[in-house]
Amino acid sequence: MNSAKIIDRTFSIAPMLDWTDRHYRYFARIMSKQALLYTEMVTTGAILHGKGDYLAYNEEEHPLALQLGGSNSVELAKCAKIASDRGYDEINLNVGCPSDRVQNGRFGACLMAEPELVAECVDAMKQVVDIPVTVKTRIGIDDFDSYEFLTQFIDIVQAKGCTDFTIHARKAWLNGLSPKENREIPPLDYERVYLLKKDYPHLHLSLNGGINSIEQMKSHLEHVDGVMVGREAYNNPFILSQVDSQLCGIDASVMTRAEVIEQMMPYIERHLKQGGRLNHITRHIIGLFQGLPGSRNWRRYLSENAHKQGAGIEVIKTAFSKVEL
Ligand SMILES: Cc1cc2nc3c(=O)[nH]c(=O)nc-3n(C[C@H](O)[C@H](O)[C@H](O)COP(=O)(O)O)c2cc1C
Repeated sequence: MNSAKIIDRTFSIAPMLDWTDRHYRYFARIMSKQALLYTEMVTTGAILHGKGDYLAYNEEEHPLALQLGGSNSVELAKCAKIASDRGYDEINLNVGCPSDRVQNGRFGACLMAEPELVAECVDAMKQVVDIPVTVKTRIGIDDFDSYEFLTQFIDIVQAKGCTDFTIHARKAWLNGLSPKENREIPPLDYERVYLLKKDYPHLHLSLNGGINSIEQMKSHLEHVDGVMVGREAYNNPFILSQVDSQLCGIDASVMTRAEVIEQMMPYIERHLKQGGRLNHITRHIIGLFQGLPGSRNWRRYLSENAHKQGAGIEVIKTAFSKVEL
């Protein structure tokens, strides 16, 4: 079921292809009850014509937003309805991904140049669901990187009732840079997102890009409504254990890493019993001890053993015993 309570949008974990799958999301949820979790981008084609179930998730993951990739309003509306019926709490449209594959399908960041089409898509989805329909975008694309270009995009899309935007505070170069380079090379311009919030105080704006500490999150939250964190939440996941108390004002005690592992165990056992491989989960928890002296032993033991045929829960126990806390 869609969560009845209002979603806390102070902190979210970014959609990341191949990274924020349901195993990672389950793991993240153990450390933060408040974080809004995003799926990896799922294309309308995969949902409507694919063979697998691309919308499967664990109930514990709520609040959970589905990120859709597409630009056909009829197909997007169909997918939004399916997702809402499956209990997702939000639908997010990807207007930020610069990969070639995505551009060929005419969706992702290249849609920034077609704000009317984005507005039509948002409108079509909003017509068929009661949950929020939101947009994740960038501050610009290619040579269209003026503040006016960004505000024109926002104006046209908000006119169709979109009130929540996440802005990755760097533009995308659609030709010449790989998706990875497009997350690193174009410079971050936080001031532009702050200005957007000043000019559009009625919108809920989340800032994304390059955030890697709780202190930075707090500082951004003085200017915008929310922060979305991607790579740091994945590579150094234990940072999530501070989110509820430090950012969301929840009086929660911070759990230990040992407790996180303990809470993951029944989930991993269930996964193995259902025929799943251990490394499908361990790949996501490998950063848990990031920054601690024992981190290398943990990583190494998991990488060398979790992929082996028949690897079971004891691999995690042994890896943990090798960590010096
Ligand atoms: C491995 C990986 C996959 C990503 N996949 C998506 C995606 O599916 N949809 C999307 O909107 N952004 C995607 N992104 C971009 C992130 O959502 C985010 O905007 C970007 O990493 C900047 O945030 P960060 O500096 O906190 O990582 C991806 C990023 C990474 C590292």
